Amino acid sequence: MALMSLRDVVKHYPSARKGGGPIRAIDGVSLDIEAGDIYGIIGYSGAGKSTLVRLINALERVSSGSIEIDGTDITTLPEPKLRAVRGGIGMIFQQFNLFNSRNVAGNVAYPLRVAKWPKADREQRVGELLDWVGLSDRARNYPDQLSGGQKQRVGIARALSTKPRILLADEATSALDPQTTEDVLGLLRRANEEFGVTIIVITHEMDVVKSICSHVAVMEEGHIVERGEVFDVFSSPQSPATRRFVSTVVQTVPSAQELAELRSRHDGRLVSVGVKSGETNQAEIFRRFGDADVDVELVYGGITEISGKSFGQLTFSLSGNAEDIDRAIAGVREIAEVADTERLVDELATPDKRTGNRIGSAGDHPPESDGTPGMGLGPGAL
Ligand SMILES: Nc1ncnc2c1ncn2[C@@H]1O[C@H](COP(=O)(O)OP(=O)(O)OP(=O)(O)O)[C@@H](O)[C@H]1O
Repeated sequence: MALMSLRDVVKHYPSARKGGGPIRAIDGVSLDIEAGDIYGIIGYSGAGKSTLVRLINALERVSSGSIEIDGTDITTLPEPKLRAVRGGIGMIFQQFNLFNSRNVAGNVAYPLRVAKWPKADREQRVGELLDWVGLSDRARNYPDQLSGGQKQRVGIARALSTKPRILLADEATSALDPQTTEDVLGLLRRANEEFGVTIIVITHEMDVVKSICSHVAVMEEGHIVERGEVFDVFSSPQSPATRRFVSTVVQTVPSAQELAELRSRHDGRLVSVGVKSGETNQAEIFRRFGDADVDVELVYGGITEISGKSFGQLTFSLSGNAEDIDRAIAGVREIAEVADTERLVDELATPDKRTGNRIGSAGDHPPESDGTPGMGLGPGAL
């Protein structure tokens, strides 16, 4: 049985406009999260992520549907019992939400006080956790004496203090620089491995998903449009939204500008072929193109590794008789995914229809790559 199960969850709010229909912030979400998962929930601004967080930690009630945690439907629990449920879910936030009037030790001890742990046990637990997050020497400092990364370490120690089974990380690294983000994500990974805590990562950054998540669900307009193991979703994204998210961290198809350069240098039809380690026989792809009697040239390629497995796209320029090219593509399609390169590039360049943004929220910093993805072999490299 899944540790957390959402079934047909709907949350609507009254419209801000007089006479307007309700806003369906969450519109029929079903999701199973297994114990031990690091589950990423990613979406553009307005997709419904924050609303989902408030429903999962029972700060708001669903309009319909159910949310079961460990077999208990929290949507029907009375308030006093909900407090116990909330105690089993640690939260970390984008803006850390530390008490500025309490020092580091006081912040970490706070949930233990609320849970009425005896003083000696509290002190021991705080000591253990500060040691674990590497801030033992900062116990008496106040939050405004700490860097953002240190504040988030305190946030993580506080969230783990009562030994919750679930940790909900709401845009926990969005205010941090890339190096500090890596450190904080490393700490979350360790929490998962060492304490077995199940982590739900709410984010608009695909880098975060790529770095630590085992599973991911992509949200758009209150729905989950795609979900699965991170490797599967990254290597075969099905929806345009997912393709655009994946393209922020993995450049396996050329950019619009690179495509224009490719077009100026190659007359042939451009197709991109998906390849996956253990599944695609690259030699067979070349053989099938060759058998169809077309001239084939590899003009662009990007291969990326995730979860110890690699995937990518190889872009070919195919020249010759149109019928032979169609036959060549049909042959390769039997063993791999083949897409028209121009269509893929157009799709990635299409702005998000609601926000006009290419990716992320208004005011987000631009998507950054961690420098490792793909080989991004641009035109001219091959
Ligand atoms: N309390 C509320 N009252 C009315 N509408 C709301 C309320 N909370 C959220 N919404 C609407 O629900 C939709 C989803 O909002 P939500 O904040 O959950 O999205 P999000 O994915 O978290 O976006 P962001 O990343 O910008 O925070 C939006 O259209 C939003 O305007």
